[in-house]
Amino acid sequence: MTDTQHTDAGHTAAPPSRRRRTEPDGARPREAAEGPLLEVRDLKKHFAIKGGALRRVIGQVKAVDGVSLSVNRGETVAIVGESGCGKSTTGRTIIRLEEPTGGEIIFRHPELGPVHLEGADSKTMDKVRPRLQFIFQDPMASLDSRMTVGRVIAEPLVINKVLKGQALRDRVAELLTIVGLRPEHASRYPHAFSGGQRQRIGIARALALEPDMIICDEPVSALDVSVQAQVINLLEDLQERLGLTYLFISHDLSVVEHISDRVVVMYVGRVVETADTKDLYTRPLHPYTEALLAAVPQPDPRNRHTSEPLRGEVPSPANPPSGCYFHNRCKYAQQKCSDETPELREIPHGQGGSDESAARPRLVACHFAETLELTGAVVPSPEAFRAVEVDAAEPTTNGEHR
Ligand SMILES: Nc1ncnc2c1ncn2[C@@H]1O[C@H](COP(=O)(O)OP(=O)(O)OP(=O)(O)O)[C@@H](O)[C@H]1O
Repeated sequence: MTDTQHTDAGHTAAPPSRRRRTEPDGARPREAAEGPLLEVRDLKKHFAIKGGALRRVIGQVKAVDGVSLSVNRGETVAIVGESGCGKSTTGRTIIRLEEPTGGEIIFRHPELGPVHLEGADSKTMDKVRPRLQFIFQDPMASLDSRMTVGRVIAEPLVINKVLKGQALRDRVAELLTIVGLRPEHASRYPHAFSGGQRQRIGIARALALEPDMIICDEPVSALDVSVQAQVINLLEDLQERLGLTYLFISHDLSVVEHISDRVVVMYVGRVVETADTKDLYTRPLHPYTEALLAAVPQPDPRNRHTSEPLRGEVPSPANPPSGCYFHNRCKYAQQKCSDETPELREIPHGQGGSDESAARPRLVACHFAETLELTGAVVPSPEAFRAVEVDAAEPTTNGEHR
């Protein structure tokens, strides 16, 4: 299958404007010559369920079950879906924090060329990790509270023997400035910072080795709305300045709309829809995407979605329903949906793709994608929530606001 920054300016950030980073044909000139920066083919991560006195394997949690996606250099691809759909496991498996059960992960390393991460030994992974970094949801959990911020940021540079002495201290000061903090913050401890500032520290650490790509796993989910917008602006600014590529994992479709070029929708370990962001939001082709869009909060009642909210819960990937995994929550379901598993297939041009993106395939796994007339969503800009944001502006421990 093919699919595939601004520092703080005050209490409220300007609405992030998504820029188109790809050519109309869907690929940058360099991309056409060398292929995407990251390509994932039929990725699987199954966890064994053990039971009984002998702890025998009695089942499998198919957390990721055949995911394919690609990310071009300089673009942002988002993975969305409810909690438990396999988003984090996909990201963690790509970077080998989890061992893949099957499939291919190809990362185009600047010196090594295309590297198959699924079979890479630890020496190869040591060369890949500086180029392919990870940002976690909870910055505090991923930062050692006993280390000063300077040491937290310097650690990757020390471990990889890149810099020492004054050059190391200078680089840490530079990284702090890049993420909108001050060089003197290096001597403080993470607990002295607000949530948004701690996420900036996590970003500075991820940038230390000058990566090509960052996998961002729910990087703003734990933050207040106003701080979310600031961190998103920072990520976009860094992307522009440093030529970064992001795989952005989020359950929040209002955040994703502002940052991503392309969206991959996951449900119970599988991809159910992939499309350019604008196409996906204006005309979803999968009922699950429509339901996720219906849940986007709307400050203006005139824009409220007419669809019913999503009912029920995400089924367990240890025991998914027959046929289409979404059929028992889908208001359009027919007999075929419980009998047959829909393949992820390309929708011909003109049936769900805007003219601008006509050359980039839209993929959907729904038997009735061509006949359903689904409703998109108007995603409010952060400014629409300005009143809420001002209330939520986040103080630091020393009483400052960022
Ligand atoms: N180590 C593990 N052992 C067994 N099951 C696991 C393990 N890690 C994840 N899972 C299961 O895999 C499924 C996917 O989890 P995952 O965390 O990837 O989903 P997610 O979409 O990222 O949701 P969330 O945002 O809540 O993390 C869930 O059913 C989860 O319980």
